Amino acid sequence: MSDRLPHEKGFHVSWDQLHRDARALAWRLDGKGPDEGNWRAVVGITRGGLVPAAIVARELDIRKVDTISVKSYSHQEQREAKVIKPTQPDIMENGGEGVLIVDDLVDTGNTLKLVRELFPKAQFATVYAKPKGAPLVDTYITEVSQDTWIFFPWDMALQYVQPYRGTE
Ligand SMILES: O=P(O)(O)OC[C@H]1O[C@H](OP(=O)(O)OP(=O)(O)O)[C@H](O)[C@@H]1O
Ligand SMILES: O=c1[nH]c(=O)c2nc[nH]c2[nH]1
Ligand SMILES: [Mg+2]
Repeated sequence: MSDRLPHEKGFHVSWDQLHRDARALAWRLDGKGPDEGNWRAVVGITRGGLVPAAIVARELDIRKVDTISVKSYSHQEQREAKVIKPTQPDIMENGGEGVLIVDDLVDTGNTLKLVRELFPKAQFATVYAKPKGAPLVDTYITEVSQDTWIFFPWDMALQYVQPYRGTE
């Protein structure tokens, strides 16, 4: 990893905020599936999509939940996106028609580009989006600028911060 972080800003998301935003995503998707408003399955893109996928599946009462494992970043360094583990074969039937694919965010769009090739007819949803990748998502909740790094609750810990006016 380089010692200079490539992102100017940080957007720090708490568990509570993520829960609210993932619920807002579910609310936006509610009733929009092709089978009387329903989807036949939810697929979370691991690892970041696991928590939002679980929340969306709970809210929309979707019991069939699968995963596809894609790795494209090592810390903040981007690598080539690779599928490490595919879904069950039946999820891929009919180009993924009726399947809702969920990730935590889209950044450059490389991950979704790869997954879209495998599931051309699925619906793609992320909680957060950056402008470069946003056109690859059908539904998202919050957009942040391209030079912002999103920090998720599973990557953070509570810690003491100095007051703005220090005591001497
Ligand atoms: O739009 P892109 O530029 O492809 O970036 C977005 C992807 O990068 C992160 O995953 P990562 O590969 O870091 O793996 P992880 O989910 O296991 O943390 C994030 O969870 C998205 O899946
Ligand atoms: O935790 C993360 N935050 C981000 O902003 C990001 N972009 C790609 N991959 C990412 N992972
Ligand atoms: Mg990911």
